[in-house]
Amino acid sequence: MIIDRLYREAVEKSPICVGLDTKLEYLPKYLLESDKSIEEKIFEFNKQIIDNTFDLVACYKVQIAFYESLGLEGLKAYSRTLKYIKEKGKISIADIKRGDISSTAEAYGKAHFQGDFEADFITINPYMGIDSVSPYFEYMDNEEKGIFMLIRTSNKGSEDFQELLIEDKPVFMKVAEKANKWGKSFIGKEGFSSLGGVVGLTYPEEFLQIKNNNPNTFFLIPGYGAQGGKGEDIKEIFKDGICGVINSSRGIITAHKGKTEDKSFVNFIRQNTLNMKEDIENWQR
Ligand SMILES: O=C(O)c1cc(=O)[nH]c(=O)n1[C@@H]1O[C@H](COP(=O)(O)O)[C@@H](O)[C@H]1O
Repeated sequence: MIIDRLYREAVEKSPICVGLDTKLEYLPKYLLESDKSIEEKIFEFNKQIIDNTFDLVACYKVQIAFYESLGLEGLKAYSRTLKYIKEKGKISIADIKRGDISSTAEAYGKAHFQGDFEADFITINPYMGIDSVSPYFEYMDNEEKGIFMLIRTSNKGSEDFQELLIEDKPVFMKVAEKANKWGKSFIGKEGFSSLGGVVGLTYPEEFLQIKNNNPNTFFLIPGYGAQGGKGEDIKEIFKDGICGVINSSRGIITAHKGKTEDKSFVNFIRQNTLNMKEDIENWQR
């Protein structure tokens, strides 16, 4: 099962998920000012990052908005990036945060679990309820795919709705209960479900509460680095072992900014990945 593969990658390499939230302004000048097309430039930047980090990390998360914002060339680079991740034997998470229902969700499944934009995992917003989540189950049963549904997001505005109380419990705990329940049919050999949850590292105490109630949920954990999350914040959460992958996007892919504009940019990216690995490992023990 895909979740078993992700878990093993996290244990064997590190629980790092590199976020390929690629913007043109992140490209070093040698690439940005070359006569390549936008598609080529964006893909080349991602490829260099993947080639120089794949031995250190569990997976890559590709946030589709950055590619959509560059139009069709951006989407071609998105598609090629997903294919390249697969070619390298690595796992991809398509951060698409889809939230529609029934036949539309079925179309999203087709769009992102097969064809040009095929990924191993996608992110889902479950606000519309079970019919915004269940259309993906057939891919989890049959095609070795998985989803991460938003439970407690890393941003400040997550307090607006996710903290509201229902029957004395915050909404995010109610959503976590659903993730636990809906995920029961997809539990792999390692004890984790292919229906995972997104919980930000920026609220470590609440994360611990969620984790203790969801023993089979594997987490996608954003918020490290640029949003202030640190290795220390994972200490209690990973106390009994790895139960998720920690994403860093800007913290890794902009490591070279202000330092170099040539091909050596990847050295800075690799170094920041190594620093993050060390920071997490220090608190894992
Ligand atoms: O689903 C996500 O990945 C996500 C959920 C969340 O609660 N917070 C969050 O920041 N993200 C994503 O994680 C990435 C964080 O990027 P950095 O802050 O640059 O590391 C972005 O792609 C966000 O869209």
